[in-house]
Parts: sequence; structure tokens; C-alpha cells
Amino acid sequence: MSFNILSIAGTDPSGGAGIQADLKAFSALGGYGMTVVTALVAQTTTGVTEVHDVPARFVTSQLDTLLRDVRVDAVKIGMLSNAEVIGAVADAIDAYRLPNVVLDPVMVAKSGDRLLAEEAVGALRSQLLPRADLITPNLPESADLLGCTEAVDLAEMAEQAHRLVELGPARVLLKGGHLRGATSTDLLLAPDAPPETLTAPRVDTTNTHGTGCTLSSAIAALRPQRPDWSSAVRDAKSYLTEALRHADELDVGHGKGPVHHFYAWWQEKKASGS
Ligand SMILES: Nc1ncnc2c1ncn2[C@@H]1O[C@H](COP(=O)(O)OP(=O)(O)O)[C@@H](O)[C@H]1O
Ligand SMILES: Cc1ncc(COP(=O)(O)OP(=O)(O)O)c(N)n1
Repeated sequence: MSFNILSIAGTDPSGGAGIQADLKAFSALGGYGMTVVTALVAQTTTGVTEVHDVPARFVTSQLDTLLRDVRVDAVKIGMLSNAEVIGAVADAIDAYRLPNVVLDPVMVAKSGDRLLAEEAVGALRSQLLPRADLITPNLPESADLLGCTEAVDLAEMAEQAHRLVELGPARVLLKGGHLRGATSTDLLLAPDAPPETLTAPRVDTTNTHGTGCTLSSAIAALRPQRPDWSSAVRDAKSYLTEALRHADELDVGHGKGPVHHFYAWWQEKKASGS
């Protein structure tokens, strides 16, 4: 059985984030990757120089053309740039009843450059959060969605995760990568289940470009292959940690380099039956 995984996101010519990272994660984890482009971004490991938004009408055209032909088993949504594109994607989720929607509420790149217009945060909150099966905010994104300050520890993360679930997504993975410490801990929360803590050793590397894109795409790729969201998220985090461990083997750019999509990982894991 093969699974078709769709990324709706912006581009990264350096291949570390956005649609390029998403396709690498899909392939590495055994999915068949497809894309709908929302924005063309001139960016690399050192930051963003220019963003060219794809008109919302053309985002709809890409979605309609694809979805009239191809079955989609899971969707990862990343950079959406503006409120019109958010509306186009929300309409497509409803019209085609898209399953397994993972929304990474991308707002600002690690370089500090905005990837979602400030005035579009409300549209993201009201139109897409309630349509998502899982949202994967980092700490600044959580604070923006809730209109509060960034969480500084696990207790505050837990409190924010509860408030995010109340905004309508079926579940929340609040990522704690921006905190310091020997481990990197995320919280998974669904209304009908106790909170889960996912902890991985913090990898000592500055090559963290595209961690958020990679994690959300890995979850989308694994969800149709796993019995539940919890196991898909846990395996995706293991995949990301492995990709971070191998990041320093790459030699890409002069800034924060990309993580290394480690294609052998999934094959080895499947072969060992784990
Ligand atoms: N140095 C690191 N070592 C291990 N895991 C990390 C590291 N940095 C980030 N992560 C993990 O990568 C994922 C995304 O991280 P985060 O930085 O919180 O989000 P984003 O990339 O969207 O800003 C999370 O699972 C986080 O725990
Ligand atoms: C086109 C595009 N989408 C998303 C991001 C943000 O990527 P992320 O994985 O959160 O990590 P950084 O790139 O911010 O390190 C992006 N840069 N470009």
C-alpha cells in the first residue's frame, strides 16, 4: 500500500525548509510526496531576502487540479503568507474532505523574517485551527496565536497547550525546541487523552534550519502508516532527532545549515520490526 502525502507550503531554494524539506521527509519515510506552492521565497541558511506570494486564485487552481485526480492520505500545511491563501486552503479542506491535516502555523523564520502577514494571524486562528487534526506551533507561534508571552518552562507550555486545544484543533503538539537544557521536550495534547511528554536529547548543533518543517512533514508521512497520532508523532520526533544528529555531515551555506534527511533510518527501523 502506498500513501500520497501533500505539502501546501512555500519554497526554500537552499532545500532546508519549506516544500523542499517536506518532500525529503515524505520520501525518507516511505510516502509519495506532492506539493501545492503558496509562496516563492528567496531564502537560504542566512535568511530571507524576498517573498513572492502566489495569488490565492492560483493556489485554488493547483489544489483543484490535483485533488480532482489524486487521492490524498495526509496533508502538511506550512507557510501560507496571507489571509487570502488561508481562505483558499480552508475551502479546499472542506470541499475535498482532506484527511489527516497537520498544520504547522508558520509565522516567522528562525532568521527573524516574517512568513505570514501579521494581519493574517486572526484568519489562521479562526479558519484553519478548527480544521486541523494536529497543529505544531513552536513557542513564539503559540504566544502569537494566544496573544500572550512565550512559555518559559514545561508548566507554562502545558497551560498554553490546553488553551490552544480550546481554539478548535483536534490535537496540539507544542514544540519546546526554543527552550534551553539538555533535552528538547514537546507536549502532545488532545481533549480526550492525558497530555504526553516527548523528550529527546538536545543535539549540539547550530544546523537547525527546517526542524519545524521536517517534524510536521514526518508526522504527515507517518500518520497513515501508524495506528494512532501518538505513535506517528513519536516516530516523527525520533526521525527528526536523527536528522539533527547527522546535520553536521552536510556542508550547506554559511548560516544555520539544514538537517540531514537520513534515508536509511526508516528502512532500518522497519527491518528491525520496531
Ligand atoms: N538542538 C535540538 N536537538 C534536538 N531536538 C531539537 C533541537 N532543536 C529543536 N529540536 C526539536 O525540533 C522540533 C522543532 O523545534 P522548534 O525549534 O521548537 O520549532 P521550529 O523549528 O518550528 O522553530 C521539536 O521537536 C524540538 O523539540
Ligand atoms: C518556505 C518556508 N516555510 C517555513 C519555514 C520555517 O521553517 P522552520 O522549519 O520553522 O525552520 P526555520 O527555517 O525557521 O529554521 C521557512 N524558513 N521557509
